[in-house]
Amino acid sequence: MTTSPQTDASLDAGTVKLHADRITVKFGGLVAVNDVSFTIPGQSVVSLIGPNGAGKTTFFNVLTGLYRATSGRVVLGETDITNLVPHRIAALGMARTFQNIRLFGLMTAEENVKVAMHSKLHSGPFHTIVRTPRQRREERKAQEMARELLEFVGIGKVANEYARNLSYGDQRRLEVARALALEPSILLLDEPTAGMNPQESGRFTQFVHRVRDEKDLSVLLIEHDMSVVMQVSDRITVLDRGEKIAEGSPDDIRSDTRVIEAYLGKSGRDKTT
Ligand SMILES: Nc1ncnc2c1ncn2[C@@H]1O[C@H](COP(=O)(O)OP(=O)(O)OP(=O)(O)O)[C@@H](O)[C@H]1O
Repeated sequence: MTTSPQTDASLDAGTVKLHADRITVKFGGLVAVNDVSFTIPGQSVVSLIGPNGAGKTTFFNVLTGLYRATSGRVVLGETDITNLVPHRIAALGMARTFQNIRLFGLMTAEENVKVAMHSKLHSGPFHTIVRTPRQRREERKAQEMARELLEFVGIGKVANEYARNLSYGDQRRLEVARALALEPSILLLDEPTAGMNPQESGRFTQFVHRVRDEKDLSVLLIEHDMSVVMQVSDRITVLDRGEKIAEGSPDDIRSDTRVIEAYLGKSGRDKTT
């Protein structure tokens, strides 16, 4: 297992998991995303960065079906998901976490994961009400899987704690466990280190690499912390005022004049190191 970012060569060799083609999003007269194309290769960590208002969240919301693109197309694997609703897209293998943690505070960590698994279970209402052997089997399996996922994200010990009583870092991990319960091929993380201290952010970087490698999936991040972005990413896409201004490895982005000028600014040079 490796926890270091992959090389560009291995990215090129991987299959493309998601392809967004010429996405434009307009809100009235405002062009929030302007003709942006983008791919997510298999088993990779891709970050979307840019200054406030650059269009990152809008683009992210188009990928997950929360917003409709004014024009353009999104293909997940082989399926055109451009006009699908979020839960259909999630079922097809794209799971996400939110900028503001969205857990059920008065459910235990384990219950939070089991709720997410619900869409993967097959028992209908009849089996649930009558509690048939099939339903009991599924419930046992869900419990086992939930435990495994909580162990995987490193919070197995707090499986029976109410979500609202968990530390901030553990709540973030629980959100990831819940997203992984959907067995996604792509995991989207919206500002996952917001509110974390530098130690927690450092551990999070290693954790994201472990998720990529051990769950064999791709991760798309919106992240403001440049040191996290530079360490965690195999590839970075930079948006500015709705347009893609650069794309490449962390080293490419660090030295890209347009990025330095348009996004990082003079003081930003320090932030990328
Ligand atoms: N629902 C909406 N209705 C109208 N305008 C919107 C809407 N969502 C976003 N915008 C506008 O679109 C532009 C892009 O916003 P967006 O939130 O996508 O940027 P961002 O890069 O995610 O910014 P931040 O880093 O501050 O979250 C902004 O000018 C914003 O005001």
